[in-house]
Amino acid sequence: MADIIIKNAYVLTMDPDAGDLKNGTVVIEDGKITEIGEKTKESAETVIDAKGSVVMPGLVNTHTHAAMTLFRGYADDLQLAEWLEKHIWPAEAQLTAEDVYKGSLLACLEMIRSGTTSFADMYFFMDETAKAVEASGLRASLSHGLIELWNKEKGETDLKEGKRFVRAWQGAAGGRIKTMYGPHAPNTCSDEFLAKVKEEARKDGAGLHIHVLETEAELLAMKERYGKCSVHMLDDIGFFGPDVLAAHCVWLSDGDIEILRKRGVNVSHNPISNMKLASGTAPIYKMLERGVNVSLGTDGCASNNNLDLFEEMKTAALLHKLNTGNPTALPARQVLKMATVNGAKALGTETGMLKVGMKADLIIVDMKKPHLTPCFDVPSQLVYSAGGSDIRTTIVDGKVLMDDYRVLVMDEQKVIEEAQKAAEELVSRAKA
Ligand SMILES: O=c1[nH]cnc2c1ncn2[C@@H]1O[C@H](CO)[C@@H](O)[C@H]1O
Ligand SMILES: [Zn+2]
Repeated sequence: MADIIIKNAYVLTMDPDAGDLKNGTVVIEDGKITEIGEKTKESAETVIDAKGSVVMPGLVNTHTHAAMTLFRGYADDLQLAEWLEKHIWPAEAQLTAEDVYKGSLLACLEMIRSGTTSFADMYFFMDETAKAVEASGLRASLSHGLIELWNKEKGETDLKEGKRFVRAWQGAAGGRIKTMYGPHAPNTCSDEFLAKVKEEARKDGAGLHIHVLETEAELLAMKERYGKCSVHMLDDIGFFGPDVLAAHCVWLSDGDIEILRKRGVNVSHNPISNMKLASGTAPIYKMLERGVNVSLGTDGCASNNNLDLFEEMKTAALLHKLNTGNPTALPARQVLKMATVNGAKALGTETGMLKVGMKADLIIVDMKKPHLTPCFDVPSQLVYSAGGSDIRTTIVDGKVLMDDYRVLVMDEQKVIEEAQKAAEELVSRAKA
């Protein structure tokens, strides 16, 4: 007997070999997809009638700082350097472990509600984010943020904590948690330090999550310091490989794109954060054309201001049509692939597609809504008309986290109230 059967659904598999099923069935057993077809002979404890809905792979958010939900709307409409140095970092100096737990749990709740089933995070007090991931049932690749700032002692302390975290949580929560090293950026960490972090990551078989060329200011600072940009510096110290997740990648030359492609680096595109902080437009069309693995991320809620990947998909599609002057750039299906298949590849998880043998991370989108009617093309509808609040059911690792808009894994009101209170207290400490 299977665990879950989803029937009567439009099945958007994202599997190029299988295509879509207009009226299909997905069978889940032991956390995996065991059958996809028109009908099944199986029976299951839980049978979900998904008539009028789309079942598709859960979305993958490849760059966020989950606990920053506490800073949602706290410091808007500012320059990145001022935003980070004058507002966010002083407030972060007041963060406690408990704050991070509450903020991370709020983030997990928001992601479950908006159809994200796994995410890559870089922050502090990461044990707390890991506990929130464990409790919420989501899947995540987590890293402790290492911000050396040319201070050897701080570098060592951060790296030690990063390593402890990597080792403590690798493979935890039944394999749902993976750990990575999280050196913050090439303009906040020295080349020497970054090389050391790479070396440690290699020893531990862990990936690396880093911000790269988010701003022009970073590009100019790198040219001044090293006589070359971040991508060339990182390449020269042997940092790059398929184990690297590089967020933003806005200020790239054609040569940089070629390096990222050659090294198999995974890029996380965060269009809303880049637009909000006016960081610039990443050359995503070119990267995709040349075969770079580009996925989508929201960045933290202080620069977005939510974790809704549906908004991110639409924004990515629109931004690159405008930027290239080409309305055929980034069509809906390609953007969906970025948010599913490419994201899963970036995190090295067996998810992102509905395919027999893959992990059962999937979402059911309620299409019986005024703004989703009529429906001529499902991918178009998902990217251009749908939003995170159209998700009715979220399943991760074969476990139902939200059933028909009811979140089963946490007390939703309590999570909201506690996060609200923690955020207010945190901000008043920061302003004191
Ligand atoms: O867009 C961004 N660019 C640079 N740093 C950021 C951004 N968003 C968040 N952080 C910062 O990264 C650190 C986590 O390791 C935190 O200090 C967080 O505020
Ligand atoms: Zn970030």
